[in-house]
Amino acid sequence: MRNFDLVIIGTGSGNSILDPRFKDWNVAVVEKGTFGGTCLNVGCIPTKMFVHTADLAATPALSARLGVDSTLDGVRWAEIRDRIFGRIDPIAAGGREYRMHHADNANVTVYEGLGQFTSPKVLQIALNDGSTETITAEKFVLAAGSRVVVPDVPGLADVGYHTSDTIMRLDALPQRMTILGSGFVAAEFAHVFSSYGVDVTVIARSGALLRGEDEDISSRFTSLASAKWDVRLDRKTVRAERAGDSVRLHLEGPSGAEVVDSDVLLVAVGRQPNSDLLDVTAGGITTGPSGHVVVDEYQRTSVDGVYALGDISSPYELKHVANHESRIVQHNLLNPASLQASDHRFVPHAVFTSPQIASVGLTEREAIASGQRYVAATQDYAGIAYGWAMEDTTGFVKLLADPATGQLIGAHILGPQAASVIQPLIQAMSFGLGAHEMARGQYWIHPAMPEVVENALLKLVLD
Ligand SMILES: Cc1cc2nc3c(=O)[nH]c(=O)nc-3n(C[C@H](O)[C@H](O)[C@H](O)COP(=O)(O)OP(=O)(O)OC[C@H]3O[C@@H](n4cnc5c(N)ncnc54)[C@H](O)[C@@H]3O)c2cc1C
Ligand SMILES: NC(=O)c1ccc[n+]([C@@H]2O[C@H](COP(=O)([O-])OP(=O)(O)OC[C@H]3O[C@@H](n4cnc5c(N)ncnc54)[C@H](O)[C@@H]3O)[C@@H](O)[C@H]2O)c1
Repeated sequence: MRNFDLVIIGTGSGNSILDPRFKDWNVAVVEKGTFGGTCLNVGCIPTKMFVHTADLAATPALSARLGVDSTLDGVRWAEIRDRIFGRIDPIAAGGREYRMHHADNANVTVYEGLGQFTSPKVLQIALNDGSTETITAEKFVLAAGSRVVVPDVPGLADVGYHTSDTIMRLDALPQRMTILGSGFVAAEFAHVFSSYGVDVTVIARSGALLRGEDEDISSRFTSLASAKWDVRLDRKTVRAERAGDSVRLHLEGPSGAEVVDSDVLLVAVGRQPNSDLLDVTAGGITTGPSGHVVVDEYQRTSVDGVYALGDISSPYELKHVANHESRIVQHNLLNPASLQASDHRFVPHAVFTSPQIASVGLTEREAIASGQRYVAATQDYAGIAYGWAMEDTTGFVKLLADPATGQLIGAHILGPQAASVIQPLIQAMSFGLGAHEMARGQYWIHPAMPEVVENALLKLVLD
C-alpha cells in the first residue's frame, strides 16, 4: 500500500490546491472522469458560452420593438457546439497533461479511476485500466463534487433522456424539447434552446419556476417564462414512454391527466453529492441527511486530517463557493497552526437565463422567518435612464436592509446584466458598507445600468 502526505480526490476545485508551496509533499490526485470537473467540462463554462450565443440569437426578436429590424437567419448548432468544446476540451486535456507529466508535478502521482474508502484514510482505486490500487495518506481532501439526480419516474430509464452532462453535445437541434425541472439548469437551457428556435416545454412540480428565489423574482420570472415557453406548473410526472420518434411524458395536473410529446427530454431536477460513490462512511466520515459531507468552518470533516470542499460538502453547489473553500483548505493544509475559516456570510448566485437573475443574502420570505426587523425597496429598470434606452418594462432591483444599522441583508435583481449589476451590492454587504453611505459616498456613472442600484438604495427608508 503506497503512502502519501496528501491525497486529493476530484480535479474540479480540488485541482487548484497544489502550487509550488506543496513541492516537498508527496501527493496523489485521484480522478474518475474528465480532468477539470463539472464547471469546466459540463457546467458553468460551456453553459455560459451557449447562453451568450442564445442572447445573440434572441436579439432580433427584441430589437424590432425599438425600430431596428433584423432577422435571425439561422443557428449553426454544430458549429457553435464544436467551437465551444473545441476550446474547452483542450483545456481539460492540458490540465491532465500538466498534472501527469510536467516537471512542476514531479511530486504528484495521478490515479485515473474511481476512489472508494475501505477504512479511515485508506482509499481503494478501481483504475480505468481495470487494475486496483490501494493508497493511504496523512491528509485527504475530498473534492469529489456532485452528480445529476434522475427522478424515479416509471419508464424514464427506457425512453432515452438527456441531462446537463449530455445535452450540450446533441448531434442536431431538435424541434421540440421537454425540460423536467424548474431550477437553475431548466431556466438556463430553456433560454438557450428556445432562443435557437426549439419549442420548449418546462414541467414544474410546484406553482412557480425558480421558487428558491425571492417570491417577487420567482413570480415575475414565471410569468415572463410562461409567455415564451409552454410552462406547465403544479404537474406530477407519472410515466414516460416512447411514442414513435417522440418521448412522451404522462402528467397529472390541475386539469387532470395530460401528455407532452417531444423529440428530446432534458432531466433537470437537481444534483446529489458524490459522498456515496466515494463511500465516505467506510472512511469514518460523517454525512448529513442530504448526503453532504459534514464540515466545520475550517472545512474539516469528522476524521482528523480529512478536509472536504465544494459540492460534496456544500449545499450551495456553486463554483465560486467551491473555489473559495479550496483556497481555505489550501491555507489550512499549509498552516495547521493558524487555520482560516470559510466565509459563507454572503454567497451570491446568478441564473443566466432571460432575463438574468442574481441574488445575495436573505429573500423577503427568509427575512420574515428570521423575525428580524427589515425594510424593503424596489426600483424598476424602467425608471432609470439606461432602462429607458432599453425600453425595459420588466426588470427590477429589490433590496432588504436593517433599518437600524443601514446594513443590506438581501439583494435580488431580475433584468439585463443582473449578474454584473449585483456585484457592488455583494461588495457592500461583504465589507459592511451602509445602504445610504453606499448610495451617496461615491459617483454613479450616468446614465449607466448601476443607477438602478443607486436608486433602490436611496428608496430604503432607514431609521
Ligand atoms: C449545467 C451546470 C451549470 C452550472 N453553472 C454554474 C454557474 O454558472 N456558476 C456557478 O457558480 N456554478 C455553476 N454550476 C455548479 C458548479 O459547476 C459546481 O458547483 C462546481 O463545479 C463544483 O465543483 P467541485 O470541485 O466541488 O466538483 P466537480 O467540479 O464536480 O469535481 C469533482 C470531480 O471529482 C470526480 N470524482 C467524483 N467522485 C469520484 C471518486 N469516487 N473517485 C475519483 N474521482 C471522483 C468527478 O469525476 C469530478 O471530476 C453549474 C453546474 C451545472 C451542472
Ligand atoms: N448559474 C448557476 O450558478 C448554475 C447553473 C446551473 C446549475 N447550477 C447549480 O447546479 C445545481 C443543480 O441545478 P438544477 O437546476 O438541476 O437543480 P435545482 O435544485 O436548481 O432545481 C431542481 C428543480 O427540480 C425540481 N424537481 C425536483 N424533483 C423533481 C421531480 N421529480 N419532478 C419535477 N421537478 C422536480 C425542484 O423542485 C427544483 O425546482 C443547482 O443547485 C445550482 O447550484 C448553478
